Amino acid sequence: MGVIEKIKAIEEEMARTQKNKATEYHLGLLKGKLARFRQQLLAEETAPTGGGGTGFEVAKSGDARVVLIGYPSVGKSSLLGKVTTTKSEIAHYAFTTLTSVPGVLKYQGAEVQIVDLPGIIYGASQGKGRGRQVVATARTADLILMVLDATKGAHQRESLEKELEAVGIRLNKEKPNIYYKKKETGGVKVTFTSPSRANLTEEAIKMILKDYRIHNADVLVRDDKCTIDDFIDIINDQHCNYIKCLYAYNKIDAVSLEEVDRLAREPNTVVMSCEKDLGLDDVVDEIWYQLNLSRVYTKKRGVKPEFSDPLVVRNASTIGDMCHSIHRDFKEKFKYALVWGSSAKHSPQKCGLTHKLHDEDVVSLFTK
Ligand SMILES: Nc1nc2c(ncn2[C@@H]2O[C@H](COP(=O)(O)OP(=O)(O)OP(=O)(O)O)[C@@H](O)[C@H]2O)c(=O)[nH]1
Repeated sequence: MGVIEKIKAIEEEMARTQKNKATEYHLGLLKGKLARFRQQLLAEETAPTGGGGTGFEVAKSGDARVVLIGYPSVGKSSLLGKVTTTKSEIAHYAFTTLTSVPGVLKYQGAEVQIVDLPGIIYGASQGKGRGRQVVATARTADLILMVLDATKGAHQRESLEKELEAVGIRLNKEKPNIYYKKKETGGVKVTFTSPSRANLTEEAIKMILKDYRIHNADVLVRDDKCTIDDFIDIINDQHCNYIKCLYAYNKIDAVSLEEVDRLAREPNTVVMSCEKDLGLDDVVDEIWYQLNLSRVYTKKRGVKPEFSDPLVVRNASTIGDMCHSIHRDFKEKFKYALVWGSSAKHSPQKCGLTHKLHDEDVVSLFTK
């Protein structure tokens, strides 16, 4: 029997076993076995000869990608089951999700891919288990949805944040406004546009660069709030990702109203109960809002717009950007556009490539 079968057998036995005082030890034993087999599986999959995590690498599809991160049993699978067209298995014990299950969230014609990662992120920074793979996938996200259990304390959020921080994922943070360029000659030149209000000094920058064995570089600090950490992020740019994060507290049915109220007031936070179907619409709206995308409907002359199949572009995109997303050469052929919707001064408005589009605008493109 292979490891996967063994795991399956234990899972089935656990699902059959009723949870009570008498079965406590037996269940504990099963859980122990399960954990061991899973570790074995993870070790196999992370080993260089193991062929990589099957079912783990998920091809990016749709208009944007949201990655779910959270501890086991916080309700990630339940959420996925509620808001996407893919159902994932739910069980009444920890460590259900072994492989990532992509689901598609349909938002008025736009398609957002939601990836549920194995609930194993801790230890990622030490390269433990599949944490590293989890992190690699998390890096590809347009938005991280951190699912938290409202009945648990603040430590779950803090430890996940710490773990992500340790692997170079910066949540809800802009890339520090520091210009940095390595050069061949000329020594290190440091300039501040205004005196630093943080701990970043010319001395500190030079010291760090020396430690990195960088002897020639131009540095321009454009923000007086930049810290040493920010500068280190900038020189390690290829390992740093600045990703938006939405915190979703699940299981609010199991805590007091006061607690729900307190959580809901935290920044970038939504509260929900997957079990009681509470707040799920708000979660979906907030995901869409945070992704910062607009739907643009194209319309052919004399025909009604195709409302079921929008073109999805970043907010504040121009008609030029839209043309580019249709085809990279389309701009060459562009003559003018007619725009209906909130970005148009009158309907329709004749516009050029620089016109900024709004969500749900309708556009007709005319070519030369
Ligand atoms: N009280 C309550 N329980 C919930 C809620 N949502 C999910 N649960 C329960 O929490 C447990 C775990 O749910 P899952 O959706 O499997 O959690 P998960 O985060 O996907 O777990 P892993 O797959 O282990 O990572 C199940 O027993 C659910 O019934 C909720 O809103 N309220």
